[in-house]
Amino acid sequence: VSPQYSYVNSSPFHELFSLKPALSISGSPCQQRHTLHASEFRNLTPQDTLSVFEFQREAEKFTKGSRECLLMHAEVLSILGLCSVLFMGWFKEGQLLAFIIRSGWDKEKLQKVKMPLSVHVHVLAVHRHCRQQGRAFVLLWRYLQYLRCLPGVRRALLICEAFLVPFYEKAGFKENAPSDISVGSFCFREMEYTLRRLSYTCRNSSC
Ligand SMILES: CC(=O)SCCNC(=O)CCNC(=O)[C@H](O)C(C)(C)COP(=O)(O)OP(=O)(O)OC[C@H]1O[C@@H](n2cnc3c(N)ncnc32)[C@H](O)[C@@H]1OP(=O)(O)O
Repeated sequence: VSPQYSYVNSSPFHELFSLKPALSISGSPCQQRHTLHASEFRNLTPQDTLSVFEFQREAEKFTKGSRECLLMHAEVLSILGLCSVLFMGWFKEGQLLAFIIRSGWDKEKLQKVKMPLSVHVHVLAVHRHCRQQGRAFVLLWRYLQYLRCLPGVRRALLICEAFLVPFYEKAGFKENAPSDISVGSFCFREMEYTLRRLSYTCRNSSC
C-alpha cells in the first residue's frame, strides 16, 4: 500500500458518492487555478498545518468552552510531520473542506508502532459553510475504506458527545461503554468500528 493516498474523483465509489456542485466558501478566497483538482481526498501533510489549525479553531466544539481539545499550531505541525498517512483531508479547488486526524500521536508511540492496531479518530470536522450536506459521512466512509487497506489496522475508535451517536451509528460504529474521559463539563461516548478486510486485500497477505 502506498503511504500517499490521493483520490481525485477516480475511485470506483465515486459514482456512489458524487460531489455536489462547487461551493464558494465566503470569507476565504477560492483558488481557481487550472492546476488545482476539482475535488481531492489526500493525506494531510505539514504544509496543511495552517489550514487545519485555523479550521479546528473555528469549529464550534472548540469555541464553546472545550478549548482543551484544541491542538496548538506547533502540535498540528508536529503530528502531521510524524504520521501523515493516518490523516485525511477533503479539498475542493485547493480549499480544505473537511478533515480527519487521529490521536495517539506522541512521537515515542509512533516510532515504536509503525501501524497501530486501533486508530483513534481525534477530530472529524467539516467547514461550517459546508455542513449538513453529507460531507462528514462521505469523508468518514472514505477514511474507513482507506484504513481497511492499511496492514494491521483492525478498528477505529473515537469519543463523541451523545448527540453525535446516531451519526456515527449510521456510519457503522457501535457504542462501547461510556468513556471515562471528560473535558470540563463535556462527557463523551466511546464508539468503535471493526474493520473487516476486503477479500482482494486479504489475498496473498497474512491478514
Ligand atoms: C471524533 C470527533 O471528532 S467528534 C466531534 C465531531 N466534530 C465536531 O464537533 C466539529 C464541528 N462540527 C462539524 O465539523 C460537523 O458539524 C460534523 C463533523 C459534526 C458533521 O458534519 P456534516 O458534514 O454536517 O455532517 P453530515 O452532513 O455528513 O451528517 C449530518 C448528520 O450529522 C449529525 N449532526 C451533525 N451535527 C449535529 C448537531 N449539531 N446536532 C445533532 N446532530 C448533528 C446528524 O445526525 C446529521 O444527520 P441528519 O442529516 O440525518 O440530520
